[in-house]
Amino acid sequence: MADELVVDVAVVGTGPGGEALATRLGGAGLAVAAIESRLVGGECPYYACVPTKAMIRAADALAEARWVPEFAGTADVRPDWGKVAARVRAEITDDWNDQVAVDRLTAAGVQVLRGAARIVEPGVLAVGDRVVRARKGIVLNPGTDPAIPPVPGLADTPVWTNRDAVRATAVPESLAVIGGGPVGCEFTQVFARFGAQVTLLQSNDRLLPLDEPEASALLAERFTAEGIRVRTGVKITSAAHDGERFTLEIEGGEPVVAAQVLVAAGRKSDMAALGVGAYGLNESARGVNVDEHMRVTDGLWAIGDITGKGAFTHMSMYQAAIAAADILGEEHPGAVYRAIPRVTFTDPEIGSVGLTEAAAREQGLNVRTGTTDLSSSTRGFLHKAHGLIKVVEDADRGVLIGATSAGPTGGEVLSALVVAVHAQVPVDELRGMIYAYPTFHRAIESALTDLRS
Ligand SMILES: Cc1cc2nc3c(=O)[nH]c(=O)nc-3n(C[C@H](O)[C@H](O)[C@H](O)COP(=O)(O)OP(=O)(O)OC[C@H]3O[C@@H](n4cnc5c(N)ncnc54)[C@H](O)[C@@H]3O)c2cc1C
Ligand SMILES: NC(=O)c1ccc[n+]([C@@H]2O[C@H](COP(=O)([O-])OP(=O)(O)OC[C@H]3O[C@@H](n4cnc5c(N)ncnc54)[C@H](O)[C@@H]3O)[C@@H](O)[C@H]2O)c1
Repeated sequence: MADELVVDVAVVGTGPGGEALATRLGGAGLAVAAIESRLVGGECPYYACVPTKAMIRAADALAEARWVPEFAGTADVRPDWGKVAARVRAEITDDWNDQVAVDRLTAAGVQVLRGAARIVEPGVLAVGDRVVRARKGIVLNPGTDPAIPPVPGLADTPVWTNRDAVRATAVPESLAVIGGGPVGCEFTQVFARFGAQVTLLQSNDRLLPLDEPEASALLAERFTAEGIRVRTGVKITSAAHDGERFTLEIEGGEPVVAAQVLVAAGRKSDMAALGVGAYGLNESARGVNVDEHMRVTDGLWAIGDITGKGAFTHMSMYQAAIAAADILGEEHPGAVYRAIPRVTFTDPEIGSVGLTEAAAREQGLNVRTGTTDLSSSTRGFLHKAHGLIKVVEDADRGVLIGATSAGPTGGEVLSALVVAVHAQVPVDELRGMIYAYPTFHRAIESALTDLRS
């Protein structure tokens, strides 16, 4: 007979949200099992946000030092990837060891099970030859995996995904990056700043297509100035590897030959492997639908990337807090998604919140936009910085419904705009504020002054 464990709540996958939710429920006295097939904490601390931002910190230090001749004298800068790889391994990921996270969960009273969980019937999971029964229900937080696009030959070559790139111990002399979303753009600049000749291949006609076109153009311009070859609107027709080099054939263009290929072409999920059909859900869907309390159906909650509300750690954590309150029967506000912030940590950093101009127009809103170039602000002039602030207003209500802040610390400057969109602060009120001189965020005032139909 299979080994059986009975708990109140079973958490399938411990991404940032799953870990936080299990900790909260365990701390509240529920019997909780957290089931993880890879590393407790999920993609973010081991393969995504945290190691990549450590790499970016290092690449930005190099870029900043390269300003010395412009402003301050001379500097002898010699990039050493060994320092980055050592920090990512030892300080950031503990050599891809999650024992500290497991101990944290255990200390909160949570039982951690290793293995892939599959729903066999409502409230019942199989984990290897163990059966887990969850009296109150199951929370899904399985995240996503890197998708390899269906380019003939590509899957047979030793490409990197983000999971390999964060483990790189050397910088390839040349790198082709497939995909110009946040993952592709962040890695592109890191490896280029450490000396790789990078070609960025983007199928869409612009980088970061979910952001404002002005931000895409700014980034492409910066990448090109740094010696990165940016090719947008490309179709890769085949891929091959001869044991040493990759060759990517491009429709109507020159092939790209590189020592390494990094695939950053989006994510995939597997609802069939999770067994969501046991709840009558579509197993060929990319995720599951949740209500404002993160409920999928009776006794089933979902949080994180698979809810399709934004693949960000802050979303996973936000949803975790709501699901935990719901499970504990606590009074809580439902999820509100009007002010989802997102930051791509390139230089310039691209921060945005809420709706883009195009998305707002598609909704039929009476839209006004205002834009300002950061270089026309005093701080931008002082720093010789490139960037922009763009605000999108619902003119009928007189509130901002979206904004972009691109530039040095663009993600930090964004915070004021997130408050404005979230709290629906009237634009007249924002115009009446005092913005410190000479800050980057003072450019928000100029963008507001520029609002027009
Ligand atoms: C390169 C990269 C950089 C990123 N940078 C940022 C950033 O700077 N900021 C940001 O906010 N977001 C960033 N993201 C996105 C962020 O990593 C995810 O949104 C975040 O990890 C939340 O995901 P999640 O909670 O859905 O689950 P995940 O973090 O994906 O974790 C899910 C866990 O569930 C486990 N699992 C899956 N199926 C099962 C199963 N059947 N049984 C048991 N366990 C299972 C998996 O092994 C995994 O550990 C980045 C992503 C990438 C790829
Ligand atoms: N800083 C952050 O918050 C951060 C950083 C990285 C990732 N993320 C999240 O992780 C998720 C995954 O990011 P991502 O960049 O992998 O995915 P994405 O889906 O955002 O972008 C993938 C890009 O690849 C391109 N593409 C797809 N197939 C291609 C092909 N065959 N050839 C060339 N280009 C192709 C697409 O045009 C698309 O722009 C995103 O939802 C993002 O929000 C967040």
